[in-house]
Amino acid sequence: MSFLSLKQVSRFYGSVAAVHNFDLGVEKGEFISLLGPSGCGKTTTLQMIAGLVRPSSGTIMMGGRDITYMPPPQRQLGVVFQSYALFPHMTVAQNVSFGLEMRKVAKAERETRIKDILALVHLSALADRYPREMSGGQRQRVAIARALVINPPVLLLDEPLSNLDAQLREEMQFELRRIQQAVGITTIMVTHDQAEALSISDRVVVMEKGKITQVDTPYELYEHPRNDFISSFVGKSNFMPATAVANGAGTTISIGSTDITFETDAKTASKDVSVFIRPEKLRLTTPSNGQLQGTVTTRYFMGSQWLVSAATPAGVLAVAVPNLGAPPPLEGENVGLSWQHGDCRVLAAGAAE
Ligand SMILES: Nc1ncnc2c1ncn2[C@@H]1O[C@H](COP(=O)(O)OP(=O)(O)OP(=O)(O)O)[C@@H](O)[C@H]1O
Repeated sequence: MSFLSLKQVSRFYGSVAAVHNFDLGVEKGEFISLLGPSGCGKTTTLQMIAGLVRPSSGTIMMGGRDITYMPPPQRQLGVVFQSYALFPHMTVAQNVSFGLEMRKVAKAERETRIKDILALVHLSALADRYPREMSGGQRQRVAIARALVINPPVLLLDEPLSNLDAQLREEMQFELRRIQQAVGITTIMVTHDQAEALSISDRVVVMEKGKITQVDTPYELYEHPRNDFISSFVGKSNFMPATAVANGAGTTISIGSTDITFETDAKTASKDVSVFIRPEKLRLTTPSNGQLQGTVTTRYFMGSQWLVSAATPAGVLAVAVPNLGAPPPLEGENVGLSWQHGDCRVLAAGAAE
């Protein structure tokens, strides 16, 4: 049995289901991200785990106990919000100490735990500073230290990095993962940033309109998205309209109005499909017959790679070209586009495979 499990958990506001029949088992020490567009029910799910919102139905279990309606203080969870919510009139050490004092932890033990946790988040030198004297990243570290110092069974993070600028945000993602792994704490993070979810989670829960659409490792989610919503939400992707015709062992795919066909062993019940392929899996070549061809429309230099768009009979396709020396063809030039058939996914448009 999982350490934390949600079974058929729903939350209705009037007739609107903010979360509907949510089923998830989280193992001890796992880092799970809840990912999805605004309004998909991520925060409501987190708040039900925290005890701040009552489920309309379903069960939440933690460590073998039913906590569905347990008041938040009894759950003893660590929670970090995007606003940090530090006490402005208290120093870093006092902010971190607060939860221990509330729990009547003896002074000597308090001091040891504060020292250890500040060392873990690399803030030992700033123990006597006030929040206003610190950067956003440092304040976020204090919020994490304050949540962890009580040794909670689960850490809940609600968009913890969204107030940080892009570079600091990326740095803090890896810091968060380092700290989580050092403590080995079961963690659930809400985010709408797919890059953040992919880079630091063990598994990602993708949500859409209150429901789970896929739960997978970051790699599986990126490589094998179950439908076109997920493939376009997680990373960049190209879709080519196509038709699928069963041919015994496999399927023949014909791309749009082109004469490009290929065989795949993917099974699909649908005749009208989308061929989905990531930009980094497409190659630009010298055009040749029997190949999809197009004209370069834009070319952006991104540092580690070029992002090239090519107008083809199957639509405008994005191609990521690694910056390995020679720049890609110029705007207006004709190109061929090639790919390994194994890198394509054949999806019934708008539906799970
Ligand atoms: N207290 C409430 N009363 C009525 N409707 C609510 C309430 N809280 C949330 N909702 C609705 O429930 C749905 C899910 O909201 P929720 O905040 O969980 O989404 P979210 O995925 O966290 O979105 P965001 O990324 O914008 O924070 C939304 O349609 C929202 O309007």
